[in-house]
Amino acid sequence: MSDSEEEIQERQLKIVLLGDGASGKTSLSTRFAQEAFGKQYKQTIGLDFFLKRITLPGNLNVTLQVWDIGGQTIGGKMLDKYIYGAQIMYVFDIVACVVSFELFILLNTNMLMMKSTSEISFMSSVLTLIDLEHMRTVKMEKHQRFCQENGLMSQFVSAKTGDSACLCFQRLAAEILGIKLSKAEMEQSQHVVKADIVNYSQELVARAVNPPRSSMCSVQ
Ligand SMILES: Nc1nc2c(ncn2[C@@H]2O[C@H](COP(=O)(O)OP(=O)(O)OP(=O)(O)O)[C@@H](O)[C@H]2O)c(=O)[nH]1
Repeated sequence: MSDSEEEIQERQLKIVLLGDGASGKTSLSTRFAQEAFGKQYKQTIGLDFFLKRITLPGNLNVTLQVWDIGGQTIGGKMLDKYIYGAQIMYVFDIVACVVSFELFILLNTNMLMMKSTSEISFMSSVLTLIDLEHMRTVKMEKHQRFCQENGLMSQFVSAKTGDSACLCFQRLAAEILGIKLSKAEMEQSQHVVKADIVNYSQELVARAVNPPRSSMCSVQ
């Protein structure tokens, strides 16, 4: 049987993104499903859905149903309905992560109580906004340790640059379905990160070439 004649299998997975408000859930979902990014923050009221089909090794087509739960909805009564039968991806951002870790503990306690009835799995945690390195309040190692302690897959992403945004869903889907991705397969789904081109005005260039005399006084 040739490759093209191989049987194509279809699966569907429900992935729920949970995290603090403005931690980057919608941006990550949009980057993954629509390959787009918006700088403007628009709070998610309730929840949003995204659908994307990916192909995993072994000719396996997987449709990912991504449920983007608004940060304000986490304490709400509907949460147990939303997370029913889902794989949970926790979303923290490197800027406000310290606060979010506390949120996680609270969430985890609530969700463990729901777990017996809701058939949910805690699979993965992503640290978002990694392009904002200069504003970081948490070390990568702290997130990795946190994930190890809680049995979660640790991933670092940026919806802005696209860095690892698709890969984090691909890795999660593979893990859920018990598929091991090779290094080459992971690299293939890795987005090429492009840096912004800064368009310095002529004036700035001129100032750099002929810097103005310093007007600073020094008292000796
Ligand atoms: N620099 C940078 N900004 C990001 C990134 N991801 C999200 N943002 C910005 O962070 C803000 C919040 O992002 P959202 O994706 O709306 O956050 P959210 O978690 O969905 O927020 P809620 O709807 O309140 O739950 C927006 O202004 C985004 O443009 C990123 O990777 N890098």
